[in-house]
Amino acid sequence: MPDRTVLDGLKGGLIVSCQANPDSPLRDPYIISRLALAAEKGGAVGLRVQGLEDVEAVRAVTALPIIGLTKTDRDDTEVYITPTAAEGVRLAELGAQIVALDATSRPRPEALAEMFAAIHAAGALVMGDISTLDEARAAYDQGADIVSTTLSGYTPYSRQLAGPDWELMQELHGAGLTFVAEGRLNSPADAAQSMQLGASFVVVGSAITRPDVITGWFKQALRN
Ligand SMILES: CC(=O)N[C@H](C=O)[C@@H](O)[C@H](O)[C@H](O)COP(=O)(O)O
Repeated sequence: MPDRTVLDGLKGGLIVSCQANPDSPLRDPYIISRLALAAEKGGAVGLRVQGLEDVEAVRAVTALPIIGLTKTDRDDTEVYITPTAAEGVRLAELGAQIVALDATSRPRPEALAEMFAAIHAAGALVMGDISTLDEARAAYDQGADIVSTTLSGYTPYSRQLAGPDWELMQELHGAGLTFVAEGRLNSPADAAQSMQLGASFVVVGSAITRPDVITGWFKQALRN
């Protein structure tokens, strides 16, 4: 059975997402493991890591809690964050204490409740990546341990914003639901604001670990 105290250790802290897209020059498990160590040195209390190879490489160099996920493109669904229980179970076996998966209401290959049960049986907690308040409620009803605002802006029916979805955070807090703030938190001020709005902890990715993306922000600013 999963260790629920992991979530207590993350409370109020910064989780750094260490991911590189397939076309990134940083797309290498060794490089991801070094990004993870740099995040740890900077004070991250946990890491969010994509892909079996990267989870294995990061687990080998740090004892920090890992939120593991896969990104799998499938023809039969729009859902790509850990779409199957088998992937979730494998992530748990490789040392992810928490498995993140798409918990949106979109059609999916496998039922959420069954995925949650399989991942729990493998010893990991489940983070439901959601895009709306209703999806957060449904995720908790079906057994999620925590939900994250990861997918706001990435489902066609959620708010499409350039920045963080503050309104969703307010809704979650207002409904008394524990939540993680994630998605387009592109500055320390955004991270702090998320905590003000009641987040349990925050996940920051691009602004810390994607220099190609950050370079684009600066380049764009110079054009204005
Ligand atoms: C939508 C989706 O697929 N999000 C992914 C989930 O793991 C990652 O690509 C993001 O980098 C992560 O959520 C952190 O967000 P940001 O990089 O904006 O700080």
